[in-house]
Amino acid sequence: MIEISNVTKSYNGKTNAVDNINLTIKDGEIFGFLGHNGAGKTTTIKMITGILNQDEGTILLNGIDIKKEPLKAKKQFGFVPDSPDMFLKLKGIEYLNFMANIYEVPKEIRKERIETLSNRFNIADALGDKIQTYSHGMRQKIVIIGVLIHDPSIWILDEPLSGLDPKSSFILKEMMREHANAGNTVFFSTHVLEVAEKLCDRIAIIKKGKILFCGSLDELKNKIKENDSLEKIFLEMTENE
Ligand SMILES: Nc1ncnc2c1ncn2[C@@H]1O[C@H](COP(=O)(O)OP(=O)(O)OP(=O)(O)O)[C@@H](O)[C@H]1O
Repeated sequence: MIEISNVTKSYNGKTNAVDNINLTIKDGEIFGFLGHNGAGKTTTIKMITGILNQDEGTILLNGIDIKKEPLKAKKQFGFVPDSPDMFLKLKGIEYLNFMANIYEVPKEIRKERIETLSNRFNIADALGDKIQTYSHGMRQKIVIIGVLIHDPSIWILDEPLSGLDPKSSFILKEMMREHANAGNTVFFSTHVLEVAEKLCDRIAIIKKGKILFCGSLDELKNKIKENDSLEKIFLEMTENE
């Protein structure tokens, strides 16, 4: 579970990039975080993951305060950032072992997870190659596998489907659903409205740092008395505010 209470962040001390937001992402749900460029999605995700400190408010991950107990809180989640261009000099397998070492995943368990995940994402044959030789989609996949290697209960993904081929995108969506159905939390940001429409149990729409809406798609549709696509609703909601 992720609990965000009265969280505010300003970069310049004048305007708030995130403005007093409240969100609870429950166990067992896939939660989509939607907003236009500059709306405040990445800033929010950076605060949830402890990369940035909020100015005000609290963020709890499975009940643990990310600001007060960062190490303990960081063990609760796996974070897939929007740019997968990291550790390029390492071979895929070296990166995965590095991640497994950080999270102290026992040897037998990591071997099994690496095999299962790399086969599922069809990247097993490339694990001996350096990440710098990988395509964008392959880099995305290796980062996802690295994040999942310690089997975190909370998944946080920033624009996770961009760059993935349709098959890998399908597999990741399937894994997100399985993870949520097993009673875990999946939180991801997206611009791809159709993805949110198909995948999410609930969504939040953020604009200029404020939450415009939080709830299920049915609630959204009822609320604005529209039965059209989420894209239309989304555009209307963001334009009318
Ligand atoms: N490091 C920074 N320094 C100053 N301002 C920033 C910084 N990062 C973001 N901002 C500003 O904070 C606001 C929210 O940006 P943020 O990156 O959180 O939005 P976003 O919804 O993730 O957008 P995108 O979809 O483009 O990634 C924007 O006005 C942005 O210009």
